[in-house]
Amino acid sequence: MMFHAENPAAGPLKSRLREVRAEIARTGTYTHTPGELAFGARVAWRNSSKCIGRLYWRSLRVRDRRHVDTPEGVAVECVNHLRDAAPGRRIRPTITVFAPDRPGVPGPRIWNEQLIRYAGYEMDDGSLVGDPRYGRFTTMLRKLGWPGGPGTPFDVLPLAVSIGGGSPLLSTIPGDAVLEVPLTHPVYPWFERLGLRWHAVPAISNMCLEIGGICYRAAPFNGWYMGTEIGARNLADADRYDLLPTVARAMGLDTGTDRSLWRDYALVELNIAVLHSFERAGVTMTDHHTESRRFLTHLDREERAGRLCPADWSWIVPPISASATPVFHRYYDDRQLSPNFVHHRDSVD
Ligand code: HEM
Ligand SMILES: N=C(Nc1cccc(CNC[C@@H]2CCCN2)c1)c1cccs1
Repeated sequence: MMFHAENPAAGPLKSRLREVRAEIARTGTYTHTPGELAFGARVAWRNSSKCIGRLYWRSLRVRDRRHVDTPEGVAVECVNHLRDAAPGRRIRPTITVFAPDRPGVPGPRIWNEQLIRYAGYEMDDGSLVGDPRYGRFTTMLRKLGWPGGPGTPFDVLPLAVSIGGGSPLLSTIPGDAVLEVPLTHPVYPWFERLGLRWHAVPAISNMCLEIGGICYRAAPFNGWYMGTEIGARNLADADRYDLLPTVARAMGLDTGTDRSLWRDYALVELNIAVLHSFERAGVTMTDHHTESRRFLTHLDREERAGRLCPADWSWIVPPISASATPVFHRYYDDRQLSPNFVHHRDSVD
């Protein structure tokens, strides 16, 4: 009797395949068992070639919510996801899987890119308060009736959920479900006065979990942050919070010439502040040196297990101090494996 090589618990393969083929012939699709769904989600993470954090792929917690069939129910389960993923200050990699589309029965759609994102308020004078990446999304939500938050640069956006066509349900995430860290610097007292903060749980909600040809379009998943994502991209990119000139000026650097490397000094101090603040708050976060080492450990383990570990150098190598991390100094094989997490066909990034 043939058992699936990687997943002995799955039972005999031939009879399962016969069952699946019969279900597809009958209904045009098929339904994963809870075991297939959990293993498929873990292997999809293991196959995510842009992810540096895959060492712990076996520990992914899977919340099977395929029975939830109202937008209100989906919004409630997204909030429950955030509570489950960070019951305290420790963050646990978790995925919640909602129903896929079935012939004639569309599954839920989460319109947010991540469960927690900050609004970008486009003001009448052309300026923007908050995260510019979500300016258009925020304007769309306000046209759909969202009253907007207090108007700070860090107002958490509501969840937007729909099933089938039509406008989405907008649902505010309760504040006690949003773990946030105020940002301070270990040496510069003026840093706190910038009034910066960031949320602790990155939860991607706009990717499709593809397992055996089934696309779970609403399957939010979280890990924890690597500090550079906040310190080198979200707060530093010119088309995000664009804080390098602000930090450099406060440090008294010469921002008049690139050759003073003022951007580089500001980047490092911003990243030091992020790591220091999460450490002080006791909230899970990793640094890019530790995470690079862990990834190469993962790569080695996968090779020993006789598996190919796909990786995309341009995403694996951190956005600062690239060649100071071990992942920089080698090549990778970026083969597309399945199961995997993919961007929807119709969404353009
Ligand atoms: C546990 C801690 C984790 C860390 C530190 C981590 C770190 C990262 C980082 C830094 C990126 C690049 C993001 C960017 O540059 O915008 C990334 C990408 C990615 N991660 Fe992980 N990750 C973790 C867990 C997970 C989990 C649990 C999943 C899914 C179950 C996952 C799936 C992915 C995917 C699919 C991408 C590529 C996203 C895209 O193509 O846009 N990661 N990860
Ligand atoms: N630490 C994380 N970061 C992460 C992972 C995947 C995707 C993203 C968001 N990527 C899109 C941004 C926006 C432009 C370039 N990066 C962040 C995780 C998010 C969910 C699980 S781990």
